[in-house]
Amino acid sequence: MGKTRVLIVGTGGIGTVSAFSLENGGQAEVTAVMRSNYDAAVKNGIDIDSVQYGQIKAWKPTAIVNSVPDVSKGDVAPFDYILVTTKNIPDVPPTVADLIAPAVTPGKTAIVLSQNGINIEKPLILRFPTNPLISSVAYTGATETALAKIYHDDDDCQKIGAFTNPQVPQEVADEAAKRYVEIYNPEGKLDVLYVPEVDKVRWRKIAYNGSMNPIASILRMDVAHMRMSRHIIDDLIVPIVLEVRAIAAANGVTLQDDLIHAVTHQDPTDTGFKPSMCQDFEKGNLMEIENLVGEPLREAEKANVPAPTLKIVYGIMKGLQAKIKAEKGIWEPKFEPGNPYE
Ligand SMILES: NC(=O)C1=CN([C@@H]2O[C@H](COP(=O)(O)OP(=O)(O)OC[C@H]3O[C@@H](n4cnc5c(N)ncnc54)[C@H](OP(=O)(O)O)[C@@H]3O)[C@@H](O)[C@H]2O)C=CC1
Ligand SMILES: CC(C)(CO)C(=O)C(=O)O
Repeated sequence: MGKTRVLIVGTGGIGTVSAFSLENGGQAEVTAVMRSNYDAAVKNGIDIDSVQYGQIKAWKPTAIVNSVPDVSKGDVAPFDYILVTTKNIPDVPPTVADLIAPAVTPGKTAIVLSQNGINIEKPLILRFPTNPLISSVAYTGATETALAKIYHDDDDCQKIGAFTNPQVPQEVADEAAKRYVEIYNPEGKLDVLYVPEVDKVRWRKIAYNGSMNPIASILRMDVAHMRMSRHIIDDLIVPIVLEVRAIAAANGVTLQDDLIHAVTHQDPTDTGFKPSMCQDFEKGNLMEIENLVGEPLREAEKANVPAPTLKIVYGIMKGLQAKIKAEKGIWEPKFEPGNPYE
């Protein structure tokens, strides 16, 4: 049997650690799509300073490419899996669906979304109705500190299971998710596990990412400092966690009683850890606000669940994102037709 063909789209922090873990397992051959780090990786390879794998120097996956391969042309073999590890920013093109479309073989390629947020699978269900969709909820810590230089500071940890894609039989999707875990973690040494109830895990994680990520970004503060202020935790973080818990309940997902403690005590207090959204904000990058804050809020509104804190935080995040878009020249600050505040 040949190796399983995996295309990784978005080879930054999480994508690089996944590329390395997959190739290290010996059962996958990875084609990594790289963008700003492409030249550096092709010339000098990728350096990974890893808490788990040690100092990896000048590493290269099986193939490095600078655009998503078009499998319809027939000169590239189809991919068994596409792992998406871009930041998910649907408010700025290309969307994930548009980005990966050339490499998706209908009815064959399983698409693994290793991205934060809820409802990230929704646009892909519409676009790829015959492909298994897989949810990877990642707790891995990894950052690209310079081009093709990765700092991997928390062990690779993922909970993986199938999303529901109505036209794909659930057993086919489940099997694709189990097989992905097998090739990723063939010796069972990694904390990368198949979890049938992965939707619950994703909701639980959004309690952290929907609260800590935007509040740290607004305050430009690390989590330890936030925890030193009871106002920040009691008046901002805990209300959002409770709102997310109620929204999850309205979606049929019960989150355990330890949720508040888990969110408020997740990170060590001696490292100055800042959630990924805050790191993006400080770098002047666009932020993943729609699936981390916007979608929980929209689910609240659909289910008539009060979510006043999320609503205020979403408004502030939209304002911050608009400023970043203006700075990048992708949003022209002008009154749209129909704006009543002109
Ligand atoms: N980092 C972490 O520790 C954790 C991250 N996550 C989640 O994992 C996902 C990935 O995060 P992370 O690894 O930090 O992100 P990074 O910003 O480190 O990496 C994203 C990569 O995707 C590339 N990319 C983005 N858009 C495109 C495009 N259109 N075409 C080609 N390449 C593209 C970026 O290229 P370029 O640099 O050129 O923009 C970059 O290399 C996110 O959803 C995040 O929330 C979850 C848990 C922990
Ligand atoms: C907290 C972390 C690193 C996952 O555990 C994360 O999801 C983020 O920073 O967005």
